Amino acid sequence: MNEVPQATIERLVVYYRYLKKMAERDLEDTISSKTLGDAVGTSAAQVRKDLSYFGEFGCKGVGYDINSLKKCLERILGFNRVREIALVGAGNLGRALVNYQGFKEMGMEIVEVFDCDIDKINNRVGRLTVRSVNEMEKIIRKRNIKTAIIAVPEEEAQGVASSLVKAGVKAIWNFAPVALNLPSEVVIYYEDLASSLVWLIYKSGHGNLKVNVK
Ligand SMILES: NC(=O)c1ccc[n+]([C@@H]2O[C@H](COP(=O)([O-])OP(=O)(O)OC[C@H]3O[C@@H](n4cnc5c(N)ncnc54)[C@H](O)[C@@H]3O)[C@@H](O)[C@H]2O)c1
Repeated sequence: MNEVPQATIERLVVYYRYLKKMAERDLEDTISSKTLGDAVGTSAAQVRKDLSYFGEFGCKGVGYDINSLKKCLERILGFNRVREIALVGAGNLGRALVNYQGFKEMGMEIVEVFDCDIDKINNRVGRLTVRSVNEMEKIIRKRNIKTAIIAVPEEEAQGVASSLVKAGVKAIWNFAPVALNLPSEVVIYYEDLASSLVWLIYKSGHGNLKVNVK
């Protein structure tokens, strides 16, 4: 299979959400690529191209069976099994992520929260009790957790990431604004809400600005 672009995976999630709503409404059995594209802000051709990475879907002239396509996307995206996730840093961002309910419907659940602050350890964040970062490696190894979120200050992120990898973590969603130096087999996704906002503002006001850098 060709390497699937990140943007395709992100769109599959959007298709999935829409199909889930359609399935819950239970008014139609099928959906065309045009209707699905229109509903999520992309073209019919893009929908077909995104799905083509994973095989053949739908019937010409009929469209896609809503429930079957939803089930296929669940399998492709791994929503049909629960992935346990550890979060490090029970601060403002960490607490918001733990309390966000939307991960669960996609088979992802934050099951452990770690922090180094003695005032936070043993306190609750949502339904979880914050554990000491000193116990992190042991607990992650024991629970066989492979995915983690880093929400600590930038100067702490590398140390935390190295400990996570030592404990067996293979995928890291990093919110700290710093590049991590980790073995190449570890997948890292750098999240930066500020850069998304900068992009938005740039596009809306200065999208055509040209600057000569000397
Ligand atoms: N990417 C984004 O879009 C985005 C958005 C908001 C915040 N951030 C980043 O996320 C991080 C957290 O932001 P915040 O506002 O929640 O900060 P915060 O200060 O509220 O929380 C940080 C938490 O990390 C804990 N901590 C510090 N060192 C630690 C260590 N070694 N091990 C375990 N826990 C440790 C602190 O005790 C604290 O509870 C920062 O790096 C910030 O820049 C990124």
